Amino acid sequence: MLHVNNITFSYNTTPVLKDIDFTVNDGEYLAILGESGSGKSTLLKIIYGILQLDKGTIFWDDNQVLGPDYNLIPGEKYMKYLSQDFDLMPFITVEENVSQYLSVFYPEELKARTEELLEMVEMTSFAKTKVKLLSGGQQQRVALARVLAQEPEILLLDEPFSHIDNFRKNSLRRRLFGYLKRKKITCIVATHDEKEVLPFADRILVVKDQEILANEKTETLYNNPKSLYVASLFAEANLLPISTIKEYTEAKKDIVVYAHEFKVSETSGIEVRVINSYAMGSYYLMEGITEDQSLFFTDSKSIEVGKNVFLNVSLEVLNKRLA
Ligand SMILES: Nc1ncnc2c1ncn2[C@@H]1O[C@H](COP(=O)(O)OP(=O)(O)OP(=O)(O)O)[C@@H](O)[C@H]1O
Repeated sequence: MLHVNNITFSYNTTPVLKDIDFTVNDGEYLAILGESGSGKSTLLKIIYGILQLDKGTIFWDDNQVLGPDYNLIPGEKYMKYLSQDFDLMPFITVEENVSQYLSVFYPEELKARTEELLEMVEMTSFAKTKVKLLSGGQQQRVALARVLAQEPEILLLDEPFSHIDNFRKNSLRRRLFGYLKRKKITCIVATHDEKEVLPFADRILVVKDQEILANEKTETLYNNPKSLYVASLFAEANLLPISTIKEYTEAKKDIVVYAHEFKVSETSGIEVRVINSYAMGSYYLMEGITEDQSLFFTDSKSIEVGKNVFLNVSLEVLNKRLA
């Protein structure tokens, strides 16, 4: 189990992270979400032990992670970190990069394991290619295989699919997160992409303004985001003021409504005039304005710009948010 105990860190005088406190269970996948600059990468680097804490401690079971002041060579044996710059050996082949940390005393095992990992990241056909000849996305896939070859107990990934095309991303995510669960590897991923969080992460940590804004099970946080900031990390969302919803419910606070939770009606509800319509593939995202705010909603059909329609929120959604 990972224990991050009340840590504070600053690069210069102002803290980037303040009094951060959480745990990660064995085999759990924790996603770190937050806007750009909120400190996600910094938090991973601290956990890996390459930045020196101002305050607090970090433990993996009984092992304390000591920072660079105490550890000349950063990194712990049981932990691997995949940063945004992949740390590959450019002049040797893909399979040599992946097998570099495997034992040469068991050549059969080394071969089988290298093949398994290359298959997992869909790079088998590039096994004999020198890394310097690969694209950014291909290099990122090799880097993933390389950190996994080292059989970490805990894996820290910083935007692991940032260079990978959509065509591959979905299958790669399923393979990777399936593999980590099967092998019971604890994993912490810093990301902007809800698609690698919602279907796979056990828990989400949201960081904002140096602090933890939320630390909850994925489904709980998605279903009941306490703020527009949190909801917007998952999907297009709106903050409906009490003044707008008090006709429908006994609400005592503004509530967050995802754009897809509005139902469009021709006759009653919150009246909006459509000012923008965006084709999103399987649905349309529309922006409408009331007298005093703009609201995003979706529908299976495009609604003409300039047209007035009415938006409704189901009681189920209202009750969920007001709970
Ligand atoms: N080496 C550094 N020296 C000084 N300040 C830094 C350094 N690295 C990051 N920062 C600052 O620390 C804050 C957090 O940066 P960090 O890279 O951890 O954010 P992030 O949430 O990972 O962002 P992104 O999503 O854009 O990768 C930012 O304000 C950034 O400017």
